[in-house]
Amino acid sequence: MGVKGEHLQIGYGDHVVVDDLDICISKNKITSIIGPNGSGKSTVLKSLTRLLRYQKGTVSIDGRDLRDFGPKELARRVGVLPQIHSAPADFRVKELVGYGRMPYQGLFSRLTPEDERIVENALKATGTYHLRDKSIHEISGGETQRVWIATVLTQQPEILFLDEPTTYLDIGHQLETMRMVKKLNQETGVGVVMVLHDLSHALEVSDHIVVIKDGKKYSEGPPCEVITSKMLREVYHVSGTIVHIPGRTKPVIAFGELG
Ligand SMILES: Nc1ncnc2c1ncn2[C@@H]1O[C@H](COP(=O)(O)OP(=O)(O)OP(=O)(O)O)[C@@H](O)[C@H]1O
Repeated sequence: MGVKGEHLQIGYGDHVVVDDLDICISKNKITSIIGPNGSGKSTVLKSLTRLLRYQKGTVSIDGRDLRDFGPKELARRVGVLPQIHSAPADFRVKELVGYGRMPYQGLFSRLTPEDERIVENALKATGTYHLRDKSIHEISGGETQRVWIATVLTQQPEILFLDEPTTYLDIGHQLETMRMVKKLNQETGVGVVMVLHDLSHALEVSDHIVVIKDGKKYSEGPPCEVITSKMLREVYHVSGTIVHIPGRTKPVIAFGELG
């Protein structure tokens, strides 16, 4: 399975933000979308998940137009974690995570024992099982982010779409979230598409990177081919060197000194 967007033109009203974009996303892989502020990353993610209507072009899953999917079927195939999310104050963690089962339920039906098992597995996979009886407002920012990822996981989607999953997290929780995403991808085979700002994270966890600049695709490919000094200069207007450190499998980015 894959998501393919062909010659997309996406925008808000008459304002075209992304033009003529071609993007191909594969199942089982981690794809990161990177680019400067306002370049159109979230807009692309929203159109790939039908949160935003595209003006021209097609988005298809397994060759089938996204517009042909009913909401429940779409929710079973793609799970979306938007940049901003909120839950009512009186929700307990396990209730929120249980909501991920909605695409599989009838009107007014309760969680089945099988649903409960899936919720429990999602809580365990995201390291939030011990928080299950806490109110969603009693837990930290990093824990909240993991709980939201658990909620999306209970949908058992084929592809997870995460918009800046490490925003507001300290470095420890950022790395923990990235590690968890990688582990989920490796252990469950779920495909992941993430908008990321941190290029080091993108370099470290992605199989494939798409660079967006001014609403157009600048480049795409394996991390080491895409994250280069030239790209940093042309897309982000910063100087940086890609450094290989003995003992590390992936290189790191050394940005120019601030002065
Ligand atoms: N709801 C909206 N209505 C109108 N214009 C919008 C809306 N959301 C975003 N835009 C505009 O679309 C452009 C791309 O925004 P988008 O959020 O996709 O960028 P981004 O690359 O994700 O940025 P960031 O890194 O800052 O989150 C920006 O110029 C933004 O102002």
